[in-house]
Amino acid sequence: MHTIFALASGAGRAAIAVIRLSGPDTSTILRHLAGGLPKPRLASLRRLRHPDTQETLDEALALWFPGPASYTGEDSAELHLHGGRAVVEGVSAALITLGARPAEPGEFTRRAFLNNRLDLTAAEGIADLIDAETAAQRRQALRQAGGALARRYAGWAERLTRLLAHQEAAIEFAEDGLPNTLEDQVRAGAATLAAEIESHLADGHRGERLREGLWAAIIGAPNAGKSSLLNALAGREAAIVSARAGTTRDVVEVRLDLGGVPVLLADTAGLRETEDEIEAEGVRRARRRAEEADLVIAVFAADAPPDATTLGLLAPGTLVIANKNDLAPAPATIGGIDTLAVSAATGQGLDALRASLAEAAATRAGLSEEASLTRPRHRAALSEAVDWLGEAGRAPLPEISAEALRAALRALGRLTGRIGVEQVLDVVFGDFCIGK
Ligand SMILES: Nc1nc2c(ncn2[C@@H]2O[C@H](COP(=O)(O)OP(=O)(O)OP(=O)(O)O)[C@@H](O)[C@H]2O)c(=O)[nH]1
Ligand SMILES: [K+]
Ligand SMILES: [Mg+2]
Repeated sequence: MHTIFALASGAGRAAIAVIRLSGPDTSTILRHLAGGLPKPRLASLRRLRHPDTQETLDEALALWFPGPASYTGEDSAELHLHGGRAVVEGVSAALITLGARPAEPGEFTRRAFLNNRLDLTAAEGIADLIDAETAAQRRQALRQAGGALARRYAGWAERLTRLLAHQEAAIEFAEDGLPNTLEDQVRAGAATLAAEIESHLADGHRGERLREGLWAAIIGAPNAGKSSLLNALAGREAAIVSARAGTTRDVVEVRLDLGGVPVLLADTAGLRETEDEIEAEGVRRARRRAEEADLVIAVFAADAPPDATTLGLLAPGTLVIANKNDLAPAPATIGGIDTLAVSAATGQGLDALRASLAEAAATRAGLSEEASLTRPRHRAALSEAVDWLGEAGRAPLPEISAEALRAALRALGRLTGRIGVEQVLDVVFGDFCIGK
C-alpha cells in the first residue's frame, strides 16, 4: 500500500494550503520532513526541510493522526502550509522524494471505505457535502455522510441476513425438529421488510430532487409577464422584457436558492398558435419544459381573460399567478385553483410569491428530518431488493425462497458496499447453536 498525498484545500494562491497524507510511511515521512513526530491530533509548529538539501521549505502546522482512528483508517497527517504555489510545490516534491505519491481523485475516501470507516452511501454523502450549494443540500449531505442511510440499510441487511439464515436452517436442519413454522415466519418477515423498503422508496423522489436541484418552469400566454417575473425573482435582467407578444423564444434559466432548496427556474415562450416557425419551436420547448418540471408556475395577466391553452395545462400542484394586479383586480381563482395576486411592475405580492415557491420547493424536495435516498443507484438497488423479497414470499419451495433472499441481500450489499452472503453462515451458526 502506497503512502499518498494531495492538496486538500483549493488550488491557487491562498493564506493557507493543506496537504494531506495517508499510508503506512506517514510517520517516517513526517520525521524526515518535520524533524520528528508531533503528538497525535495536536497541531504543532514545525520547520519543514527538504530531506536531501535540508533547505527550509516552510514553517507549518503539522498534525499527526495515527491509524486506525483517522479519516482513512490509516496513519495520516496534515500539513497546514503558507498557501503560495512555490511552497506547495516544494513540499510536494519533498514528499515524492520521501516515497509518497500524489493521490487519485477520491482515494482518501476510497481508503476510508476499504478500512470500514464508512459505507458507500456515507462516502457519497461526503462528495455531496463538498458540492452542496444550499443549506438544505448541506443538511441532507451531512446526514448521509454521518451514516444515516448507512445505518438504515445496514439494519435492513441484517434483518434480511437473519431471514435467510432461518430459511437455510429450515431447509438444512428440518429433520432435526426445528419448529416447522419457521418458513411462515420467514414469509411474514420478508413481507414486512418489503413494505418498509417500499415506503422508503415512496418519497416522491425528495432526496434526489434536493441533491440535483428542483426544476421549475414559468408558463403562460404571451405578454402575461413571465419574463418580468423571472427577472424580479432572480434580481437581475436575465430575460428580455418587451411589450411585443412573442418576445421570449429560447428557454431562459436562472438558479435560485428558495429557502435552502436549489431551484433551476425556467422562463419560456408565451403559449399560442403561431405561423412563425422560430416562435413555434419556442412554444414546443415551453410545453416540454412544463412536462419535465417538478413545479409549474402558470402566469395569467389580471387585465385579460385566462387563455384556454394555459388553462389546459393546469394540474394539481400548479402555482397559479395573476400578474399585473396593478392594472386590474386579480380573480380569486383561475381554473379552480387559488391565485396569487402579484405585480411584477410594482413588486406587490412578490414576497408572498417567494414564500409560496419556497414552500412548494420544500414539499417537493423533502426537507424532512428522515434520511432520504439521494441517487438513482439507491432507488435501483432498493427496488430490486423489494422485487426479490416478493419473490421470496411467493416461492413454492424453501430452496427457491432462500435463493431470492440471497439475491435481495446482494442488492442491498451493492448499495452499501458491505454485507456479503458469507455472513449468513455466522448467523446460521450463531443464532441456532445447533451443535453440529
Ligand atoms: N402594468 C404592468 N405591466 C407589466 C407587468 N408585468 C409585465 N408587464 C409588462 O407586460 C409586457 C410583457 O412583459 P413580459 O415580461 O415580456 O411578458 P412575457 O410573458 O414574458 O411575454 P412573452 O415572452 O412575449 O411571452 C411588458 O411591457 C412588461 O413591462 C405588471 O405587473 N404590471
Ligand atoms: K413580451
Ligand atoms: Mg417573455
